[in-house]
Amino acid sequence: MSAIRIYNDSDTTNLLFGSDNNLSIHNKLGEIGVRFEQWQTAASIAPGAAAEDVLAAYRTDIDRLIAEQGYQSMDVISLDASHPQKAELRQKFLSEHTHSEDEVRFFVAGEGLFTLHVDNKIYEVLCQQGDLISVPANTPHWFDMGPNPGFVAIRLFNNPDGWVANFTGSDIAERFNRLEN
Ligand SMILES: CSCCC(=O)/C(O)=C/O
Ligand SMILES: [Fe+2]
Ligand code: NI
Repeated sequence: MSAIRIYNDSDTTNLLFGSDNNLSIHNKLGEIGVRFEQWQTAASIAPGAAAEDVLAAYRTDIDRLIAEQGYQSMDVISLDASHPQKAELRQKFLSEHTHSEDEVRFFVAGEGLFTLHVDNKIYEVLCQQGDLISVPANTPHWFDMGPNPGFVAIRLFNNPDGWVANFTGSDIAERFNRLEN
């Protein structure tokens, strides 16, 4: 089940709001300009699946998003707990960063924890299979796949170079929840 937890950025102990209802998550994130919705998924795709199989299974959805939003590139992250570089890959996204474009991610399988830092609040969003999340450009955030990752996500980019992150240098991510898996 997808879930949201909201805290003040200076108080990790006081939960301001929590829900595992998709409509509540959609509405809370909508208040800060974040798109969050559920899409149909193909049961045949599991963590570790090859990128070309994932892209082939979701060609229609991807083409629709490209036609709607004009994305210029895409890739697939597909990891299971046996991945030899799982610790390095986890670390790559664990510190607060921004992108100069919207961060559009479609969870084809598995789960991951996105944390957004907006207006002195922390929004922890547990994304699961079928969730599409789009975090606006320049929003500080981080992502935890957990010590034993299991997810497949399609990433869509507005620039031809793909993933480019600007790290804020803040250690705030160390004070909030990690994904346990
Ligand atoms: C869920 S896709 C991998 C994470 C990622 O691309 C990113 O930018 C996290 O902030
Ligand atoms: Fe990011
Ligand atoms: Ni709405």
